[in-house]
Amino acid sequence: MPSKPRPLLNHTQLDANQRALFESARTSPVKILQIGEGNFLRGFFDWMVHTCRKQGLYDGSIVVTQPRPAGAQKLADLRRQEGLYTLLTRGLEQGKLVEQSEVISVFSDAVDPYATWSEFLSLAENPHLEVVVSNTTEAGLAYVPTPFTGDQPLVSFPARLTAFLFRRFSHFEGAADKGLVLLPCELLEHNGDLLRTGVLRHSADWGLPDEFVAWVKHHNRFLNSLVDRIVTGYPTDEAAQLFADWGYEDAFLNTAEPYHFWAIEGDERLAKLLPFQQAGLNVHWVEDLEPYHVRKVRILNGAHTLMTPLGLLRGFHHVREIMEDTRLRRFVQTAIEGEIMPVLALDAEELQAYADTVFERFCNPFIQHRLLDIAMNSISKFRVRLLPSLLDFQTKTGALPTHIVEALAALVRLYKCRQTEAGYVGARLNGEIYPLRDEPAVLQFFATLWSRHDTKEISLDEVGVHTLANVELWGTDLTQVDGLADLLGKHLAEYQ
Ligand SMILES: NC(=O)c1ccc[n+]([C@@H]2O[C@H](COP(=O)([O-])OP(=O)(O)OC[C@H]3O[C@@H](n4cnc5c(N)ncnc54)[C@H](O)[C@@H]3O)[C@@H](O)[C@H]2O)c1
Ligand SMILES: O=P(O)(O)OC[C@@H](O)[C@@H](O)[C@H](O)[C@H](O)CO
Repeated sequence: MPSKPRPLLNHTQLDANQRALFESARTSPVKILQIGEGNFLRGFFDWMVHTCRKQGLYDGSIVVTQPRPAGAQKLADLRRQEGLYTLLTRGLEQGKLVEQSEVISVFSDAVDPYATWSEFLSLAENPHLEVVVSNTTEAGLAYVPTPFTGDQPLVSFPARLTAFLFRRFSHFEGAADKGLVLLPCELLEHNGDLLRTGVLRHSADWGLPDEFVAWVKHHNRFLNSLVDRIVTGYPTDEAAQLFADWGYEDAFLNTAEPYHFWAIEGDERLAKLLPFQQAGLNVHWVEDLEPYHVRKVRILNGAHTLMTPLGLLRGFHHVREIMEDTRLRRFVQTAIEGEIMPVLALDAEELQAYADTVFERFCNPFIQHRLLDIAMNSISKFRVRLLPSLLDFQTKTGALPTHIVEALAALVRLYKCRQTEAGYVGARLNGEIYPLRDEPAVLQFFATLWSRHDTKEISLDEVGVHTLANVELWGTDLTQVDGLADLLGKHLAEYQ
């Protein structure tokens, strides 16, 4: 017999304490604007705000908006759940098993900037607003020249934020105390500075007044920060059982490891605004983010980006399967210890300790970290997370890091794709089809390149050379790196 449909998570399923938190979130002043409804912010930032609220340390609420027009349905679904969702935190913490599920209630509203642009802009007139937090992936933080039309929604995040800040400036007549704290969580070095530069560029493009530019510069703080937590989203394989246990369905069910770390470049006065440390969270206000950033992005994210195309092509679906495959695990470990760590100007013992923790986290038996999720926007990820290691290794040793180059070949092969009605797709070595998610221009480039190879217009070596020569992808012409085109071609041939 088909099982009885269960209700969607909503406040009627909450116990008395949860319901009090829910009601207070709905009625508390909106102090935070969140750009991004994705898994990460919900498993990290929103959980932190919820933790503070539970302890009575924070009395603000969050309005969430989706970064892209395509997110409209997700936002509508979130509204149907009254902004509520469940976070499942599982794994080992200091050797102890942690397993906790918690309904998070921090959202007082969900606003679609594309459907209701004027409602979105009017959020800027809220005197209580203090913080704008974002996660739009590396691609979303990029500056994209955008005309300002005034009444049309802007798709570029920095452009949208500029319009938002201009509305705030105009409404409060440039009041110094109405500046905001901007906290981008995108994994880019100097993420705060990048966002600030983007806002200032749009302001210049649009000819916005000098007084506004001065207000942005002096009364808004764009903080650089580095986030670290593995958040794996909806647990497809387990969801049905969990919903049967809980008696409700939750389209926003999210999973995360217990480990969390956030280093924010800024002074501790900001801790008053966001009392995360006071709530016992592993959040640090630091003077210099650089060492934390380099260590994490090059080792943890570098390892993810390195292993993902190799694993996907071989038919794996999750990080842990790669960790359980002796050959691939050794491959990843050798790349980290032999090619990534040796070129980092950081304490070798500390690096080793960090790398060991990262391996432990990758092996977390409760975390199903999908390779296809990590694969999203892999080209820009390679550029930021692995290419610097490749180039530094060559500069330092005069040789090429063979494992990283092999992973680059797998990445180029992973992007052997074609356009279908459902988007761009590629095929694993066993023929299984997978979707590819990246910028349209990137996918178009690879689809055209590989189709020219399929029709024998260009050789496999030329696929490699054209890829390396594409400055849009890498920021530089990689055919100039001694020996790289030859080695890439050799590894590409292994996929023939
Ligand atoms: N999931 C994690 O473990 C984790 C940990 C640390 C950092 N991050 C950061 O999170 C990002 C991935 O987010 P997620 O895990 O929440 O995935 P997700 O797919 O749930 O959410 C991605 C979000 O980014 C938006 N987005 C995607 N491409 C965009 C683009 N081109 N322009 C604007 N917005 C865009 C989506 O609309 C969505 O809101 C990473 O790029 C990284 O910066 C994730
Ligand atoms: O989140 P992404 O897509 O930028 O990168 C995939 C993973 O490398 C990333 O999510 C890590 O798990 C995370 O950065 C750990 O803090």
